[in-house]
Amino acid sequence: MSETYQLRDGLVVPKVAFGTWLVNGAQGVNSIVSALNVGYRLIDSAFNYENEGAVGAAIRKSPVPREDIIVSSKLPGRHHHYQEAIDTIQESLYRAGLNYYDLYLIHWPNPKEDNYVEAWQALIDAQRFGLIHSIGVSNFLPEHLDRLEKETGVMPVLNQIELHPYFNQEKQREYDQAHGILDQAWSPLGRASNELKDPFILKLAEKYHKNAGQIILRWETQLGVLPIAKSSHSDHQRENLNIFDFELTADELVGMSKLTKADGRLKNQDPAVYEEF
Ligand SMILES: NC(=O)C1=CN([C@@H]2O[C@H](COP(=O)(O)OP(=O)(O)OC[C@H]3O[C@@H](n4cnc5c(N)ncnc54)[C@H](OP(=O)(O)O)[C@@H]3O)[C@@H](O)[C@H]2O)C=CC1
Ligand SMILES: O=C(O)C(=O)[C@@H](O)[C@H](O)C(=O)CO
Repeated sequence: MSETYQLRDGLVVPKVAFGTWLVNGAQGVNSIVSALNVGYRLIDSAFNYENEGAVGAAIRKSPVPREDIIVSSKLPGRHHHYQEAIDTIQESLYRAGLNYYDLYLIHWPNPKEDNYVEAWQALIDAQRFGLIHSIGVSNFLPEHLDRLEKETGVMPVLNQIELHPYFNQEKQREYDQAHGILDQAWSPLGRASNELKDPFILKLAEKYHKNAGQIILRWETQLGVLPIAKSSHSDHQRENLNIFDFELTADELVGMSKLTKADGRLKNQDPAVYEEF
């Protein structure tokens, strides 16, 4: 493993993870095997990605030992009721052919449904049963996290949130860091949109002899965030790990932070109102 973070519960995770949204079937297995071969040791998945089976198949196909890989998945919004959540975690394991997940997250809080505290209790118990080692959430705002703490006494160790240069999540990061919660960045490359062509980022890329994606991922790790980068191509997969031989200056970090926009979300998925099942 290259550079790592340590979660509040002791789990050691790499500073860059591999994303698998839309990574499915045999092609998906090949992409994940390639990612493991080039050095990724944290694979992000979700029940809703319909690829936990592909993740399990890739792990069995790769020469990397299972215990060296952090395997992560997520509970969908339609299964937040306690027993359904437990059944779903078990189904996630059956699909992957694994005995345990290293990390398991609630995918979205779905506040209008308001069953996420029940789902969280299921994750706490599944951890006690040994089905999952570390428990976290995704897309949780401070108000949702406060309720978890108040009603269960247990705070997540990790929060996976939308984060990229045009949406830097300064306030959420402040809250999470103050509560010992590690932020993972989803769509850390802005899904290869305009952010890879931003003139300020391209200027830094030229200075450091890196590409725009590498500048973005380095900025995220210097913020103390763990980006989950997805790529189907082994050259991009390699580039996205090769970010630890340079460091952005304090002024450059400030410049990166100034790129954020009020409407910077990719698809307007505000967890205060957006729900996903
Ligand atoms: N919790 C949640 O609600 C969410 C979680 N996620 C997770 O986050 C992961 C990452 O987010 P995702 O939306 O996939 O987007 P990313 O920001 O990771 O961008 C992926 C895109 O970037 C391209 N790309 C990757 N590396 C490079 C590179 N070095 N140079 C140029 N282009 C590159 C990829 O193309 P190519 O394949 O050609 O390299 C792909 O089109 C997901 O896969 C998923 O695991 C995502 C959304 C929501
Ligand atoms: O990919 C995920 O994990 C999601 O939660 C999706 O909602 C993703 O954000 C998306 O944009 C689907 O259209």
